[in-house]
Amino acid sequence: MNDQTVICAIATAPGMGAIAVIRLSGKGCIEICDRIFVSPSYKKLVDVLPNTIHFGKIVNKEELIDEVLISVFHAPHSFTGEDSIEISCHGSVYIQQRILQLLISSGARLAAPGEFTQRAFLNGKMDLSQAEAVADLIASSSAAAHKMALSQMRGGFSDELMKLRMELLHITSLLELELDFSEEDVEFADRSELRSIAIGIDTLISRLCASFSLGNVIKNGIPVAIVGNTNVGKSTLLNALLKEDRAIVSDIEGTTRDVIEDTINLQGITFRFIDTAGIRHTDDRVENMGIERTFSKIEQARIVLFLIDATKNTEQFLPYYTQVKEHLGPDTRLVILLNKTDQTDSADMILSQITSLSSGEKILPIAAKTGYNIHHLVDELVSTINLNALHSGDVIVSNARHYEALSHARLAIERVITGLDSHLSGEFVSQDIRECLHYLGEITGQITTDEVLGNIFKNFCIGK
Ligand SMILES: Nc1nc2c(c(=O)[nH]1)N(C=O)[C@@H](CNc1ccc(C(=O)N[C@@H](CCC(=O)O)C(=O)O)cc1)CN2
Ligand SMILES: Nc1nc2c(ncn2[C@@H]2O[C@H](COP(=O)(O)OP(=O)(O)OP(=O)(O)O)[C@@H](O)[C@H]2O)c(=O)[nH]1
Repeated sequence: MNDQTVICAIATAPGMGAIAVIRLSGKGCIEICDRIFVSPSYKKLVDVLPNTIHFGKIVNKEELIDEVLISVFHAPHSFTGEDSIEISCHGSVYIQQRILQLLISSGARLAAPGEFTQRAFLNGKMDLSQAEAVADLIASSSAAAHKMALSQMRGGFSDELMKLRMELLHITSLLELELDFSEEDVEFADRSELRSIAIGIDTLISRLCASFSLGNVIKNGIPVAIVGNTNVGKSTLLNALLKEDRAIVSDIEGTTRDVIEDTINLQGITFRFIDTAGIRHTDDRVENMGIERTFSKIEQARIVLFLIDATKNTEQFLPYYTQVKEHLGPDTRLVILLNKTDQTDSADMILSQITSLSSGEKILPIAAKTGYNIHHLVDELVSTINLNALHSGDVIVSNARHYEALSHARLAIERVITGLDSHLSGEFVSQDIRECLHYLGEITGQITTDEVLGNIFKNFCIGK
C-alpha cells in the first residue's frame, strides 16, 4: 500500500530567504539528484557515505543554476525512514523553482502537504499522535503551546497510551484464559483484581480527558471577552496589554488586528481577546443584534473583563452587571476593571460602591492609558489558568480527535467495570476491552483509515 515514489518539496518558508532547503524522499531520490548535481571531484552522491554533506553545483545540462550543499541520508536512518536528500540552495524564489522543476523532470513528483511526515508515520518512525504533534510544534507560538507539542512529539502521550494498552491486554489475557476453560466453570481471573485494574485504567483515561480543557486553551488561546460601554477604553486596554507583552505578538490567521480579535502572549500563554459591542437597552434592531453577539461571546469566553469608566457614576454598572452574569458560563471568570482612575479623584469611592453592588468578583482599578496596574491585570489573567499540569510534565491532550477517541475509550472501560460488577460473562467483558483498545489504537494510528490519515495530513505545510 505504501507509495514508494520519490517526492520533493521546498521545506523552507515560501518566498525569498538567505538559504532555502529542498527535500526529497523515496527510493531512487539519490540517483535523481545525481542527474542534476556535479561535485568538484565528480563524485556521485550514490557513492558517498550517508549523513554527509557535499558541496557542488546544480546544472541543467550546460546551464549552471546554483552552488549548493547536499545532505544524504540512507534508509532507514532518515526523518522519513527512506533514502532522503536535502538540497540547501540560495534562497531566491527563482532558484528554488528551477531546482524543483529540474527534480520533477528528472523523475520526482511534488509532495502533498504533510507527505514527508506521513511517510515517517507509515515507516514506523513515529506514531500518529507524534506526527500530529509535529504540525502542532510548527504552529506553536507561545511557550506553553511549544512545550506541550514538544512533549507529545517526543512520545509523552504515546508512552501513556502504551501503558494503558499493556494493562488492557493484561486483563484480556486473564479473561481469555478463563474463556478457554469455560465449560469447566472455573473463574481463573480474580474478578476483584480485574476490577481494580479496570478502575486504574478508567482513572487514567478520565485524567487524560479532563486535561483537554487545558490543552485546548493552550493550543488555541484563552478566549477573553472584553465588555463595556463605548469609550470605556477597550482599545486602549488592548494596546496597554500589547506593550506588556515581551514575547511574540501574533494575530490569529484570517483576522486582522483592527477587527475584533487580538491574540497576545502573556507570560508564555496565548490569550485571544475578543472586543465586543457595548450592551445597552435599545430599540435599534441592528444594535440589538450586536448585543446578542456580545452575549454569545461572553458565553464562549473563559475570562470576561468588564470595563467601567471611573469618571462616570455607578449607574452604568448594575444593568450591565446583571446581564453579563446571566450569560456567564460555569467556568468563566469575571473580572471588573475600573478604568481611567488617573482622571478622577473619586476612584476610591466608586470602587467601594461597586464592591458593595457586586458579589465578590475581583475588581481592579486600572488606567489603560497610563499603564497603571496593567501588570496586575496580566498576573490576574495568567493566574486564571492553572499550568501545574504542564510544568509537572503530565500528559495534556490538546487534539480534538484524541479527545473524542479517549471519550469513547472511557465509555468502553466503564462498561467493562459495570460488566465485572454484574458478573457478566467474560466473553462480553472482553468485547468491551477490545473496543477500548480499538479507540486507543485510533489515537496512535495502529487502527486507521486512509480517510483519517488524509484528513490529518492535508492540514500540514507542503514540505513537512
Ligand atoms: N535540515 C533538516 N532540519 C530539520 C529536520 C529535517 O528533516 N531536516 N527535521 C525534520 O522534520 C527536524 C529534525 N528532526 C529529525 C528527526 C530525525 C531525523 C533522522 O535522520 N533520523 C534518523 C537518524 C537518527 C540518528 O542518527 O540517530 C532515524 O531516525 O533513523 C532527522 C531530523 C527539524 N530540523
Ligand atoms: N485618562 C484616561 N483616558 C483613557 C483611559 N483609557 C482610555 N482612555 C481614553 O478614552 C477614550 C476611549 O478609549 P477607547 O480605548 O477608544 O475606548 P473603547 O472602549 O475602545 O471605545 P469604542 O471603540 O468606542 O467602544 C480615548 O480617548 C482614550 O484615550 C485611561 O485609563 N485614562
